[in-house]
Amino acid sequence: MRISLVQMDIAWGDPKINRQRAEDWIRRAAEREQADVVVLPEMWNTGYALDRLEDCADQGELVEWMASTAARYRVHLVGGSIAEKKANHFWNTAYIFDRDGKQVARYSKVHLFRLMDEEKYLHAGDQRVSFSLESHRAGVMICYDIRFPELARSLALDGAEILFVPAEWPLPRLTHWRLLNQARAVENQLYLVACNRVGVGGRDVFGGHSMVVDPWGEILVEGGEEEELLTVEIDLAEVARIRRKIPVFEDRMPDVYRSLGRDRDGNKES
Ligand SMILES: NC(=O)CCC(=O)C(=O)O
Repeated sequence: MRISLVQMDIAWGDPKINRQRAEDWIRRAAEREQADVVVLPEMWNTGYALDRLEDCADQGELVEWMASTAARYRVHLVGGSIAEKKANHFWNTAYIFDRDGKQVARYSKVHLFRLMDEEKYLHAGDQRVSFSLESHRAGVMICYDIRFPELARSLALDGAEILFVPAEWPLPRLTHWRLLNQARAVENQLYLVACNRVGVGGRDVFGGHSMVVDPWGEILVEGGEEEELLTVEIDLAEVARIRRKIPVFEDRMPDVYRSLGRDRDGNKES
């Protein structure tokens, strides 16, 4: 499976420009890189122009555009996430389409990131989402979600062999970004495909370093801090091989973990 990550810059609150940029990258990924799967970053339509969402959040048009673009270029499109307005609220939502342009998943970010004011403007999702990708199971998380090992683990327990992570992760926390992506891949023995943006948005400089990590924790490809398209071929048979070698999923002790949050005498900690 060939995967292309679109490590793009994002124009502040300007979905029209961003859509044109995204289309150029998707075309390149499909035609030049022969990608099977193309991945965009988080909130790629607007960036973090949260105080302008009333004017620029998507109301369905971009979802249709992503569907037709996936079909036109015959790629699976992990359409990063977009800022959208639905049911009178704003959401940070990932959409995924197959090669026919059929929507196969929709995931609204569960963990909102206070340091970038998300909780002031956005509604949080309350469900994890996995989907099928060419006879494999995949999951999706958005940026800050990677700090929550429980979410990645529950997706792995749902059968995910590959996790997609669209992001807008700032440069000052690059060390966390690299560590967390590798940790989620190693502990769950799956491929982690993390697509970050670059450039400046509001007060933040975004770090790039998009990457694909294999189930052994090796970084197969990693971007720099400029715009670029990263393409890599992955072999999903590796997941089963690594899981046979170190059978983490067979060795789990869920009964022990359930008692977390209790003190030594078994009383619930406040
Ligand atoms: N867009 C985000 O969720 C950013 C998360 C982040 O920067 C972090 O440190 O976590």
